Amino acid sequence: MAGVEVGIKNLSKSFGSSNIWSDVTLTLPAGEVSVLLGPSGTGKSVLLKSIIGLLKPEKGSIFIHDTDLVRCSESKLYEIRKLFGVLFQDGALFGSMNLFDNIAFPLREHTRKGEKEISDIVMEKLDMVGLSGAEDKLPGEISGGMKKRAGLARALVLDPEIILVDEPDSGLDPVRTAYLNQLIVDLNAQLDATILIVTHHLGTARSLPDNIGMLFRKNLVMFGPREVLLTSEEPVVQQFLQGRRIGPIGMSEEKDTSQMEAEMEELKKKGGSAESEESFIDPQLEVSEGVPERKAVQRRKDRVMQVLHTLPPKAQTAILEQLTEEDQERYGISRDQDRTELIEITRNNPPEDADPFGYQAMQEAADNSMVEDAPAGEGEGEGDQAGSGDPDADAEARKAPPAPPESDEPLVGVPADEDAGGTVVLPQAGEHTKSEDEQSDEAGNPPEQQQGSDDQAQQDQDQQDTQQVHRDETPTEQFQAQGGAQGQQDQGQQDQGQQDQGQQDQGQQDQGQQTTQQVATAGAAGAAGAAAGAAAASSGSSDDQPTGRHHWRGDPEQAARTGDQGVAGLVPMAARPAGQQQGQQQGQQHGQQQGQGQQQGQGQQPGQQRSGRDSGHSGWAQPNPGQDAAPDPQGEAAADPPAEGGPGSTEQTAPADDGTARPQSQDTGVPRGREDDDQGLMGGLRRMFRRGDS
Ligand SMILES: Nc1ncnc2c1ncn2[C@@H]1O[C@H](COP(=O)(O)OP(=O)(O)OP(=O)(O)O)[C@@H](O)[C@H]1O
Repeated sequence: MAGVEVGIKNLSKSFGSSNIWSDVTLTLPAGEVSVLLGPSGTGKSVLLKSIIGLLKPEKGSIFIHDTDLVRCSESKLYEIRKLFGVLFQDGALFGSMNLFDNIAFPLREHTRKGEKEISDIVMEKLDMVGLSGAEDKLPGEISGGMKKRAGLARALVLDPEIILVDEPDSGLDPVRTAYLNQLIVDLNAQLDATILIVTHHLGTARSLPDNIGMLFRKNLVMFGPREVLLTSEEPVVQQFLQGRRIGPIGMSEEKDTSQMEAEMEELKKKGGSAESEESFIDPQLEVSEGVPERKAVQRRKDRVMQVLHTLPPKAQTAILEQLTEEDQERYGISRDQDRTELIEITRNNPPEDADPFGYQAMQEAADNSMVEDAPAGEGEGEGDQAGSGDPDADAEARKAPPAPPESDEPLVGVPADEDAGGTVVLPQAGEHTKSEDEQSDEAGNPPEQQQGSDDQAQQDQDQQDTQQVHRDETPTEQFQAQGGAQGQQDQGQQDQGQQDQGQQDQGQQDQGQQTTQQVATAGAAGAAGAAAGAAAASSGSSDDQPTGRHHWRGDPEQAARTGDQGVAGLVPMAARPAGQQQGQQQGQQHGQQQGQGQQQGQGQQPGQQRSGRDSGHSGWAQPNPGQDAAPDPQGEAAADPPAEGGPGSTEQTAPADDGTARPQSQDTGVPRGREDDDQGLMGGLRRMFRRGDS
């Protein structure tokens, strides 16, 4: 098992007339840990729910494998949901069930596994999260930290490839938070799952993720490698990371510009500076002893080094400073090397594959699909070199090196914006209140009314097919055109058919009891969104959309002014064409590190270059989760206080359908959750997902 990439493009979500966010574009790189920050109410949870298909954005795409969740059929959505594990804020445990039954719930609901197998899986997951021995306890009998870990165990029970975690640290003390973060890192190492965490916790944001994003004023202001956000000079980012009062974020989510300017002015008068605290980068959490190394680490380094030249100078420096000697050798550079010299070397050695994760290809596919649906003549941009309809011309266009400026190549999830240059474009402050009517707009319609007409369903399917074709063709053609049959689309290596997990239910545990209504309606969202998706698709190219993101890319004009060209992307030495490895001497510190010649296209083919990285993907092991797990026995489980108030427990056991007996519940005198409430939640959950085949 390995994580899968999640590609989000131009996503917009409103409830009635209340816009939550617009034009959100990012890629969660496969198998990496990403964190989403943002002031309260900016729609982080809404984004999580959209990613799993619980909420339907009215515009944009969410690609997983080759499927656009916004437009796909309901049955496809159900299938894709099997890839997910979700831990919601409160763990969303059923109060009337002990931990064993809570964790077993998805397996019983969504698979046809026997009780013996279920028991084995549950015990394994309990062990992974350090809760062995707590299986008989009711949620009311355990601490907040244990609840989070039980929720995590339930999120893991169907072996998800994508794990979404909403505020894992809310309500936890710093020590428990540290344990939970360590657990997430260790799980990432063991599962190689793609993980997205929503958090307000600065320690978590600084130490846990590979990538960080931030929502503010209805837009994604940033998303990319952790070093970029952690060294950002963007006021809203600095304010958030430093937990300051002064800055764009106000008590009611955001301040208006005049108030913010007045505050800054006041601060300056007092001799202070809003940027008074130096940004710093905490070391990233490493896996616990005995846990296999995170495969994401090397993949991320390779990816980040390839886009290094597009990052702001501070982030470049931070990344270069973190390189080990081994890394320097791998990328053919020296830390002590004069930076200007390094830039000179690398400028002439642009990345062979400027789209290492096929993100640009994905965007093109989505755009092309929209163009095809648009009336003739619409959406044909000048830059649309590939996709002309002439296969030969298209192959040539894809073969051609990226047109200057090279730095226009998108980063992880940061599309190039022709107008933004290297500047920060923050969205304007604005109200986004929501009336009850607007809310019921989203949640009030029974599923059958949201199904849409047959025509809409057909349109939905057609769109899906079109996109499928593009997704299938574009990256493959691109890689082959670049010189090798070895080039493979990363996502293509994931085999959905291998899933033997039944249907995932964690996504349904939607903020506890309050969400039953939401859950019940969200199940119909697949078809309901078809019309919206079709409308979005036919509205023309997404290039028309206003953007409000901060783009980290080299600005050639600024570079000309400052003389700082940025550091061009670096591919691992071993993966470079022989001509580059043996090229001109650059007098580097390490004798074996030959300079990077300027010749392109000699020796090793680009397709072969990819294979170096691809091997990282294709070689994703499928470790036996738990086998190498090393949850700290002195960790939360040990530290959590024992359940109190329990007079002699009368454990009941019931024979399972395969004859094994397992504990069903425990009467400890602690009030258990109301079964009525649980029934309501379960009803919603069952409507949401169908029983799986396995
Ligand atoms: N189902 C819904 N119907 C209508 N409005 C909703 C719904 N779900 C969320 N909202 C609104 O969307 C906005 C964003 O909510 P969300 O919970 O995503 O914020 P958040 O950034 O996660 O906040 P916090 O950090 O406080 O958890 C809020 O104004 C909320 O009221």
